[in-house]
Amino acid sequence: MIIFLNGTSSSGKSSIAEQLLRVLDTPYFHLGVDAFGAMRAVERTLELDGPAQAEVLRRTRAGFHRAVAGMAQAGNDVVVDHVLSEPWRLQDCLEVLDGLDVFLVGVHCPPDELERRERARGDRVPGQAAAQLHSVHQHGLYDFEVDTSVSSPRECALAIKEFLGQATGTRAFDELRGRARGHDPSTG
Ligand SMILES: Nc1ncnc2c1ncn2[C@@H]1O[C@H](COP(=O)(O)OP(=O)(O)OP(=O)(O)O)[C@@H](O)[C@H]1O
Repeated sequence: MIIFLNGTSSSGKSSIAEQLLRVLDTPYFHLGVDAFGAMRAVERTLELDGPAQAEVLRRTRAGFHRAVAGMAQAGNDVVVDHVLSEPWRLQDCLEVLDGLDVFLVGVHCPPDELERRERARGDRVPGQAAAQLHSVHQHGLYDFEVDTSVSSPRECALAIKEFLGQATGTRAFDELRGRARGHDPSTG
């Protein structure tokens, strides 16, 4: 099982992932895109010119998607924490995670609260998260959605757990993959 949290920076994905690992009944792993970026050599990356840096970042994300697939294919349950801010990231996940059970969760937070959190964190540029809102949720389809401006991370985690236990039918990932390939998955 892959519980895939998608939301802007500061929307509350990591906080929910942390709570999910506490409330879920089996030992899930939390794999976050930020943690993968943090594994890279910072100084060697900064020495590169713009296009070379962009390529390193793209490869980091592509590698992250394949690491998630590898963990799940080995039988591990995973909570993914990602920012689908470019169309290729979702398309790549749809391909790489084909055959795996993905439960896609939209993590929402309104712009004013995002900006308040960015100011409180101090290491973010205020307004950057809100600027991602459109692109991150552009595909417009989820298995479940939470609003972190009205629910605590624990409440969101408990709601996800409850809905996951009841969810049946076609997953958003299968529907989105079908759309990308130009056919309806419910008709095979
Ligand atoms: N449900 C919530 N209610 C209030 N504050 C929250 C909530 N969830 C997270 N926060 C606060 O918002 C900030 C960002 O949270 P978190 O690191 O979980 O977000 P994120 O989406 O993983 O961010 P990033 O992608 O930038 O790492 C933290 O200061 C956290 O305490």
